[in-house]
Amino acid sequence: MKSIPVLLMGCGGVGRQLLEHVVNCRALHSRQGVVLRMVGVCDSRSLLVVDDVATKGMKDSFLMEICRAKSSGSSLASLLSLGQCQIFKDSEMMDKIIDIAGHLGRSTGLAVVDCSASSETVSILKQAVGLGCCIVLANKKPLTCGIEAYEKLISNFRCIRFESTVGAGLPVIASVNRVLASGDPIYHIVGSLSGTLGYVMSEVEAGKLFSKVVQEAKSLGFTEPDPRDDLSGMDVARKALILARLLGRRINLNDIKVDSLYPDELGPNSMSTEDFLSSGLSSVDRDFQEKVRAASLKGKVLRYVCMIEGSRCEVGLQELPKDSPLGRLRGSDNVVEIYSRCYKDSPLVIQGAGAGNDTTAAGVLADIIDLQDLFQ
Ligand SMILES: NC(=O)C1=CN([C@@H]2O[C@H](COP(=O)(O)OP(=O)(O)OC[C@H]3O[C@@H](n4cnc5c(N)ncnc54)[C@H](OP(=O)(O)O)[C@@H]3O)[C@@H](O)[C@H]2O)C=CC1
Ligand SMILES: N[C@@H](CC=O)C(=O)O
Repeated sequence: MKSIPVLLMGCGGVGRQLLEHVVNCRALHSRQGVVLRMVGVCDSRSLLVVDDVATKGMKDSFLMEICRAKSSGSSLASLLSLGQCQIFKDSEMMDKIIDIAGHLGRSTGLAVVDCSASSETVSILKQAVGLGCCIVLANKKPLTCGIEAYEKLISNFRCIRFESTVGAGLPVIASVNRVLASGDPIYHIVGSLSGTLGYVMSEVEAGKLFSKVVQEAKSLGFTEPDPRDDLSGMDVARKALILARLLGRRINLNDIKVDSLYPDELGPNSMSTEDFLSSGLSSVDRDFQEKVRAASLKGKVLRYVCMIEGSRCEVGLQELPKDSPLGRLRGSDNVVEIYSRCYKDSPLVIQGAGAGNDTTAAGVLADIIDLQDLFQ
């Protein structure tokens, strides 16, 4: 039986769902000859680690306790009384992760999985790569900071997976990689890559208020922790950057043209996420309803579109025919069209659920399992 030691960073919506999938897939993985050994789990404040990372893993009952504690708002520290783990807090936490990465990276191997929404994990991930670990990301931020950090993270391409960063569980990254690996040059990618914005557009078209559907998208697990990351277009811009960099473009986030759906005065420098959701957001309702109505009078719908072509990389709101591939999208579905030499007149199209904890965590789990040949 192959054993994959895993250290999880982030146990919010996606991280907890990943732990549940790991537990629920035990029998399946066992039939496939692979077992995931959870050696550590951390959130923004503390890290729980098994007492012997070389041989032990957290019991499934303990993983479920982590999910229960975190979804009820309790801290990881509250689980220490269950006696299965050691705890490391704040600055000790980073040092301990690096210590484990150093210990396991060159022996059993270790998959460091980033289900946080933080840019602070990039330093741990870079060091983990240097220490011979594999990394799996749902978090887009490490891949969308400076180009040097990106190049370090992908420097051992066999050891990194990041399928869930674009299109959640949809096989977008895998498809782009396969097309490129076959020598087929990709000329153009166009798509609707935000589950949140897709949901918002189609629900506002159906007559609901913008502010209400943004709240709904948040409670359905589609949005980023701060929904302004979605509404500003930055989350789509990060996805566009990940795709553009895969195509070999050495560009940065600020090279991408981005349209925001809310004015600057509602931004993170002016108000908290809570104030934005409870009062700021509703001030956009009228303006947005007007845009949707104006498009509808022309027989069109609004879609937030990502476009990569040559040196151009843009994301923004467009009025599109209702019966176009993007116009027909409903709810949180994403669609990506890839145009290359082989897929010239008829593009390679990937479509389906593009956000949500379940599908995202499933994508992360599939990525971890995909690394199994690198483990003993
Ligand atoms: N939801 C979706 O549909 C999709 C999400 N993703 C990505 O998945 C990631 C997770 O999203 P989601 O679960 O909704 O986010 P949440 O906000 O629910 O959870 C984030 C978790 O990360 C933890 N965290 C924050 N900073 C750090 C840090 N420095 N080190 C370790 N852990 C940290 C938080 O800790 P604490 O609990 O202490 O706050 C929390 O447990 C995001 O990057 C998102 O973009 C990708 C594709 C789709
Ligand atoms: N907030 C994102 C989640 C997936 O990346 C979205 O809405 O698409």
